[in-house]
Amino acid sequence: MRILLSKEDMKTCDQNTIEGFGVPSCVLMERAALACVDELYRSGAALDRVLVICGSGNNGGDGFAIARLLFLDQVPVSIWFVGKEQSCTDQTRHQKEICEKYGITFCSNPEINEYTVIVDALFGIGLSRDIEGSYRDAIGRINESPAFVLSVDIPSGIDGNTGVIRGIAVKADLTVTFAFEQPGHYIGKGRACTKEVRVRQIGITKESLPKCRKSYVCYDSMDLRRLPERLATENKGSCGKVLLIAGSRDMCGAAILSARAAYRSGAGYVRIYTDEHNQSALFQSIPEAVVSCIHSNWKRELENLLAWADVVAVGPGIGMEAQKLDILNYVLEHADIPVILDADALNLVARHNLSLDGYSMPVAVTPHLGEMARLCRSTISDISEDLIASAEIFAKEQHVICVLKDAGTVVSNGSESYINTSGNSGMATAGSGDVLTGVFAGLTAQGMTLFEAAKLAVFLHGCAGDAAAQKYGKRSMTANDLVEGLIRVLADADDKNKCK
Ligand SMILES: NC(=O)C1=CN([C@@H]2O[C@H](COP(=O)(O)OP(=O)(O)OC[C@H]3O[C@@H](n4cnc5c(N)ncnc54)[C@H](O)[C@@H]3O)[C@@H](O)[C@H]2O)[C@@H](O)CC1
Ligand SMILES: Nc1ncnc2c1ncn2[C@@H]1O[C@H](COP(=O)(O)OP(=O)(O)O)[C@@H](O)[C@H]1O
Ligand SMILES: [K+]
Repeated sequence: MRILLSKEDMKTCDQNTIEGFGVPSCVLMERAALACVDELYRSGAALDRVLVICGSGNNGGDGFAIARLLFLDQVPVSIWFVGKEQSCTDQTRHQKEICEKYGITFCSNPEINEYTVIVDALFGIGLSRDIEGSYRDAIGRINESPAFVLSVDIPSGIDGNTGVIRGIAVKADLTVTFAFEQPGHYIGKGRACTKEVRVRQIGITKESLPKCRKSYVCYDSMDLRRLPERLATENKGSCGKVLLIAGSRDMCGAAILSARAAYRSGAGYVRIYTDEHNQSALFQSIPEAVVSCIHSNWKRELENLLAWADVVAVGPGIGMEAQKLDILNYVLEHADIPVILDADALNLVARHNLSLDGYSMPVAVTPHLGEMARLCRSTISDISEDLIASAEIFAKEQHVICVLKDAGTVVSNGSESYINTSGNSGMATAGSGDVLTGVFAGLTAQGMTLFEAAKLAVFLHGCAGDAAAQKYGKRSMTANDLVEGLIRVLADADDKNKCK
């Protein structure tokens, strides 16, 4: 697990290192520059002609130091200072003067296409408003250039807290950040602009973390150790029972994908409660699943099913008809097991203004941005302005776990937020969300709390997507390939976790 910091907390962390540990800020800057140069060499980019573009803040200071290090390594390098002399921080002015004294070339209107590498050191965590004027022009030119672009700390123009583009932003090939990542590297538009992140240590340790900070975490492959333990003595009853209320007359695929994913995540039993029309299709495509059909005495049926299950997931492909609303209301009012609401269950909640607050069992919602906008009576563009705040506020107000699905998914319990780093654009394919619901339910059935299961399911789902992309390619992979990816990722993890 890694900690991510807001830009304000990162600033405090820098300051605590400088003041509390006595590490001079020029030492931090030098180490930041050394790390960027090292990553540039490792990237394999052609260093025929390098242009370092500097702003007036300390991000620009890092840039001047990078230019000097490259110059001293005999790399052909020029500097384009786009900042304002009078706005320079003391450190940045000092770094600039060193470059001038070494005689490094400064240019004011470079022919951008002549460079093979551009280092973007315009703005880092100090970006505080929309980008205009000469800065806007410079970023526009960077984005038109065929050069390899390395962004220092964060692509200039991306807000470190929200991943929102402030007017315009650099599209980096590689981003080198220091000590801790920020949410903006992974969520919103920041994810695509950042592309690949390298986190380098420059002497800032956890001891410098602000005591009261916003709480953001992300997972990496080590976190697959959080998978529920599977003892040698386990039986199908002890591995968890998933009740999946999914599918409708014209929509059976969602139920199949969710059920497959729940089984492949390790659940002992998966029972699908669905419309009668789906029965034969479900038996054929997923023989392991137990199928119960919705009849006129559905209340009695549901009562028994809820008594049997360890978790219930409602929504994939259920449609919006009146009976489904009744079933949803019945689940909310009678379930005493964790409840996961997805897809049409969320649309029913939104359409009928149902409250999720006040129930004794834990409830989770897994909306994509469109569903979230409906739930919050808002718009996708408003939600996208601050994904973390949207998820946190909804989770807090409704007392639920909110899994706000996007390229960079956010999971929040109202006070702590998880930012997902795994996954890829190949997952933008119909049915991906149904697979996530299955994984989430599967992990919950095996005994994880809803919040822990949500975080791990989202991470695992992204890893499954990465495995599928490796085999089939991002363009061609389908939701079913995610289930295959899941098998590979879990087999690997079980092997490492020494699962009996
Ligand atoms: N504190 C330290 O010693 C360290 C700082 N480091 C670097 O310093 C960066 C942070 O430096 P700063 O806090 O100086 O911030 P930045 O360098 O990100 O920029 C802040 C400056 O840009 C101006 N500005 C903000 N938004 C603007 C906009 N839209 N248009 C025009 N001007 C705008 C601000 O008024 C301020 O002058 C980090 O991102 C990192 O690259 C690293 O060297 C590591 C150590
Ligand atoms: N570009 C992307 N990068 C990473 N993950 C993605 C991307 N696009 C979609 N996803 C993931 O795929 C899933 C899509 O869910 P959803 O929109 O509910 O699909 P569906 O309704 O078709 O099942 C979410 O978990 C989302 O996070
Ligand atoms: K930058």
